[in-house]
Amino acid sequence: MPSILAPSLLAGDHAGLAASAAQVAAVGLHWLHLDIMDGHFVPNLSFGPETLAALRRAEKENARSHTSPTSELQVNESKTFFDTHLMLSEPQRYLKAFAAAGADLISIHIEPDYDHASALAEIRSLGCQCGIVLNPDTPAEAVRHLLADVDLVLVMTVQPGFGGQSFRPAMLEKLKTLDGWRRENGWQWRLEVDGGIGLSEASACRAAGADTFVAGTAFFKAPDLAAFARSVESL
Ligand SMILES: O=C(CO)[C@@H](O)[C@H](O)COP(=O)(O)O
Repeated sequence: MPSILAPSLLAGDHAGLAASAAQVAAVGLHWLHLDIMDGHFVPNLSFGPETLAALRRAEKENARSHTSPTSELQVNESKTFFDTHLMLSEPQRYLKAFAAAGADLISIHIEPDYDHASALAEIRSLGCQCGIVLNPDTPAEAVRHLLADVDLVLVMTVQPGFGGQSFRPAMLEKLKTLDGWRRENGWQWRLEVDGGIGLSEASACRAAGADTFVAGTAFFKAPDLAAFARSVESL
């Protein structure tokens, strides 16, 4: 599976999120990672469905201003894949809102107590791909029963809530376990990592089975965004 870099908008400019998202698209990246926090499941707040909808509108405007007035096809082709990570205690309450706002993939955490299988099925029924997320202290076994019915598994390589933390190398074993199960069962989901990911961390995670890399700080603070993107996507 080819490597994908999904820059985390959390590390972008919060006074100009659309401009930060445009920087991602401008270097040829197709995925954008959107961290949604509720101040309860994680001790921080970020943004909500209104922000995704506004980003979609800005993206369309941007595409229109760069194409001929009649070329709706090109406008649609320029659509960024919104990789939406819900760090919420009750994600099932917000699935419709995020799907309607333009999410392409919605990932939900295994740790809170709700019906995970129903929530994943609802995400699919809303026309989105679905993902399941594990915190660093959550073992791979906790999501084993859901792995036949997901499009992505996200392994948090830091405690969620804040950007700029250090990668936890102990997560490499969890990646190997999940990748082993994926191979044994012929599953096709992507294996994503998030937290403290720079080029060397992405490379170590790739060797352990990951194929999708969320990078906030390392992407937005890179001296050359395009070079960083190329390096990660050629792993
Ligand atoms: O989900 C989260 C934080 O909760 C992440 O997506 C971070 O935003 C990644 O930021 P860096 O560690 O790359 O700075």
